[in-house]
Amino acid sequence: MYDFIIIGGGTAGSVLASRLAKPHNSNPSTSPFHILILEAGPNTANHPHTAIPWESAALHGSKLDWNYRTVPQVHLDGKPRYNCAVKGLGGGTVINSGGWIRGDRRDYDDWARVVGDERWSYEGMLKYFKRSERHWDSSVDAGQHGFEGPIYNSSPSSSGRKYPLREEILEAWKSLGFEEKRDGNDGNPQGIAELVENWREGRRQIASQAYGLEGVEVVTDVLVRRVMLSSEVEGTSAQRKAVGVECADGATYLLKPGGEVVVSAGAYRTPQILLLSGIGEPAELDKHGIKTEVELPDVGKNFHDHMIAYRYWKLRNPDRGLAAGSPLFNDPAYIKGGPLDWLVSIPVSAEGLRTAIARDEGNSAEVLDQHPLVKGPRTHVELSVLYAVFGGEQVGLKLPVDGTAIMTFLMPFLPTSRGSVTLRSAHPEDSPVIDPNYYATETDRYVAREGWRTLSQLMQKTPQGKGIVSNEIVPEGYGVDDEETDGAIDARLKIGGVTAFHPAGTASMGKVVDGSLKIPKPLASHYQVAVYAIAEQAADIILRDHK
Ligand SMILES: Cc1cc2nc3c(=O)[nH]c(=O)nc-3n(C[C@H](O)[C@H](O)[C@H](O)COP(=O)(O)OP(=O)(O)OC[C@H]3O[C@@H](n4cnc5c(N)ncnc54)[C@H](O)[C@@H]3O)c2cc1C
Repeated sequence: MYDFIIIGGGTAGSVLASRLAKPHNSNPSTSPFHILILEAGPNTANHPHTAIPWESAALHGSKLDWNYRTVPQVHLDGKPRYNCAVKGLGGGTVINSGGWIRGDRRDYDDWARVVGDERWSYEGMLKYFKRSERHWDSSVDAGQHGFEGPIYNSSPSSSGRKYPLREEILEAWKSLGFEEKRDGNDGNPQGIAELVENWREGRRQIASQAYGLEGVEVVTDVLVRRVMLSSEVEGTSAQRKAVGVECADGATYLLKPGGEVVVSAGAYRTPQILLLSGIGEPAELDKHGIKTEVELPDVGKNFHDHMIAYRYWKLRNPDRGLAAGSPLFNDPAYIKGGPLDWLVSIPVSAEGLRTAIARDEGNSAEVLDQHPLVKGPRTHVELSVLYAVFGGEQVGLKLPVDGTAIMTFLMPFLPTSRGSVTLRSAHPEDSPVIDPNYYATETDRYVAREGWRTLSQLMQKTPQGKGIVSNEIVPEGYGVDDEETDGAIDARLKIGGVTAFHPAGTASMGKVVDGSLKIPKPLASHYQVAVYAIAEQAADIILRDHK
C-alpha cells in the first residue's frame, strides 16, 4: 500500500516523486512516505542514444517513442502529422532538444488571473524556476536565477561553441530594430537572447536521473489502465476518491487511507487514463461502454500544441565553413549543443492582431483593447537561424548536411486554435485520437505570417542576410513570391507546419483537476522549464497537505 502512486515517470512524475521522497533542502531519505512510480516504458539510464543530445534523432520512431499520428489536419494540407512522446523513465527529457526557456512573465500572470491563484503567477513560480536550475554564470541576477538546482544550464558561448555566423546574425537581427538582451530567462524574453540549454558538459540530463529516485519504488514497463475509485459519503453528497491503480495486465496497486494518485502521463495519455477511469464527458464515455464515475466534460478538450515551420537558405559562400557538414563543425565543442546562437522573441503588430481576433471572436473595439493577446505586449512568436539543415522531407526537400545551406524556424507561441485528445477505444494499448487542430484561427494565421515576413526581411533585406545567403530553397511547385501575400505564405505553412513537440492543455486545471493546479493556457516558451517548476510546486503543495 502506498501514500502516493504516480502514473508516468516522465519529467513531471520524476521531479514530483523525487521531491516527495526527499523534500528540497532535506537530508537524504527523511521521507515517511511510501511512493510508487508506474511507468509504461523501460528504464532509459543505459540506453545507447540518450546521453549525447544529437543522438536523440535515432530515438524518433524507436521503441522509446509512442510514435503518434494525428488525425488529418484540415486547416493545414489535410494530412496527419507525426507527434512524438517518449515511453520511458524520464519522459520528454530523454529526447528533447534541451531548450531551457522560461518564457514571458505575462503568460504566467495571465494563468494566475484566469485561475485566481497567485501561486501560478511569474512571481509565484519564480522560487521553483530557481530551485530547479543551476545557472553557469554567478554574475547573473540572483533574484532571477538558481545556482544549486539539479538541472545544469549552458549556452553556446559557455560551452565554447564559436559559430562563425554568430556576430553577423546578431547584427542582422539588430538591423531589424530588435535589441540584444543579456538574459532571455528573466521573465522578459522579448528581443534577441542567447540560447540556453540544459546540457551538462554536452551531456543530456534526464529528469529521473538528475533529480534521483532514491526512496521511490519504480515499476517500469507497466501500462496503467485506470485510476480505481471508491464512493465515499461526505455529509450529504457522495464523493469519489482514488483508492488505487489498475494496470492493463490486471495488476492493481492500492493506496493507504488518505493517499493520493497523481496522473502525470503527459498531455496525450493523461486524458486517456482519466477517461478510462470513467472521468470525463458522459457521452464520450458511453460510446466506449465506460461507466461515468465523475462527470468532467473538459477532459481531453482545450488541447493545444506549438506549430513550428522551417525554411531553408542556400549559402552564398559555403567554403567559409558556416554550417554543419563543413569540417569546422567536427570540432568536439560543436556537439555540446544545438547549432544556433540566438532566439528572437517578439510581439506582432497590435493593429493586425486586433483585426484577426475580431474575425475569430467578433469583439467590440473596447473588448479588443483589453484582449490579453493585444495588451502586453505579449511574446507572440519565436524566430531563429540554425547553422544546419534538417526536416526538409516534410516539404519534399532532400537536403544533404554538406555545409551548403542553413535554415530558419518560426514558432507562433500563443495559439488560439484548440483541438482534442479523445479515446479510440476502451483499450489502454490503443493510442488516443489526437487532433491538435493546427492553424484553425485567423489569429494564429496572422501571427505566423508576421513571423514569416520577419524572417524574409532578415535573410533577404538586411545587408548581413543578403551577404550570407543567395536564395531560399523552395519546395517544388512553390515559386519565390516577393509579394508575400497571405495566400502564398499560408500555402507554404500548410505543407510545412509540424509539431514543436509542446502538447498541452488536455487536463486543463480548474476544469479537470482540483483547484490547486489550474493551468489552462499556452505559454510563450518551450515547456520543460514550466513542467519542472510546476512539479516542484506540486511537491510543496502535496507535502503541505500531508504534514
Ligand atoms: C522531440 C521533443 C523535443 C522537445 N524539445 C524541447 C525543448 O527543447 N525545450 C523544452 O522546453 N521542451 C521540449 N520538449 C517538450 C518537453 O520535453 C515536454 O513538455 C515535457 O517533457 C513534458 O513533461 P510531462 O511530464 O508532462 O510528460 P512526459 O515527460 O512525456 O512524461 C509522461 C510519462 O508518462 C508515461 N505514460 C504515459 N502513459 C502511461 C500509462 N498509461 N501508464 C504508465 N505510464 C504512462 C510516459 O511513458 C512518459 O514517461 C520536447 C519534447 C519532445 C518530444
